[in-house]
Amino acid sequence: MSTIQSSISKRNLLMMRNRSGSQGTNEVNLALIGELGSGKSALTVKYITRRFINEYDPELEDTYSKPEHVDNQEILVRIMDTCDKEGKDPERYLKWADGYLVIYSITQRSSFETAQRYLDGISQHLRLTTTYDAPLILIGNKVDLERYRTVSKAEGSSLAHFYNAAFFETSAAEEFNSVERVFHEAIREVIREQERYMPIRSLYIANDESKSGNSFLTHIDRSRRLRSPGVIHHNKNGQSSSSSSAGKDGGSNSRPEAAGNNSRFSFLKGKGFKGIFQ
Ligand SMILES: Nc1nc2c(ncn2[C@@H]2O[C@H](COP(=O)(O)OP(=O)(O)OP(=O)(O)O)[C@@H](O)[C@H]2O)c(=O)[nH]1
Repeated sequence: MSTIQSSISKRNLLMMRNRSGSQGTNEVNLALIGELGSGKSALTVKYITRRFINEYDPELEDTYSKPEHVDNQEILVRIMDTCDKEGKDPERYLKWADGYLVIYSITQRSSFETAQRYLDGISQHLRLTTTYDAPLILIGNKVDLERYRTVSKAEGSSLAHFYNAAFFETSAAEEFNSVERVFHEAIREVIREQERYMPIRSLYIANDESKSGNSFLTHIDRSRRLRSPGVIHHNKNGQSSSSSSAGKDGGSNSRPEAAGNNSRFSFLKGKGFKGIFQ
């Protein structure tokens, strides 16, 4: 088996372990990722307890679980409120999560830029390691602070579109329902993708067991996530344009390997993740 195939198998095993709980309940793991102070903990606590708490230990990284009922399905939701800092390996959540909620604050431009780097890195990670196209959800938080807004809704929406992510604006300080709606949409996205992925996984396993040598995986479209690897430039009106930094082909299907980048995790050391995944 090639390196990519064996990493997919490993991921499949992790996924199978995560898929259903002891009583057949679906399980969904969501990682909240974003710059310090963007509101990851506030959103997590709001969703779990319905309360807004002003101060959290910024060093704290924890995983919470909550039994949920979404679209007539019983689901056990696990939420990892991540805290990236030097020396911490992002694989702890990259491998664990079924869906990634990338948070920025609409009042803090740097958090929006950080969100873009996260979207970029996670997308590349997914393309290189798995056929499961884990949903990305971009969340602009702190909309209660509209008067301090520095990131327009159009910019958020266009960034999300670029990475094929769902997009929401919300506030951990406002009513519970709007926060709950975002989490429910994230859960739905994950369940949809899990359902889409299941037949692919079965076919892959069947193919692997037969050891036919004709890998079904070569036919899987792994290019869905990134429309075009590159940098998005935003103008003051919130419109965006992209400049590709990909290899020679430079097109939407170009993969990082094709650009001479053969390590699965080399993007963690790359420009995009400086100051985040170090
Ligand atoms: N007004 C307002 N304040 C918020 C909101 N979300 C978070 N905050 C505040 O912003 C600050 C940072 O929020 P946290 O939830 O700790 O942010 P974080 O992303 O978890 O930050 P780290 O734990 O440092 O990674 C806290 O003072 C929160 O009370 C929001 O929606 N509206």
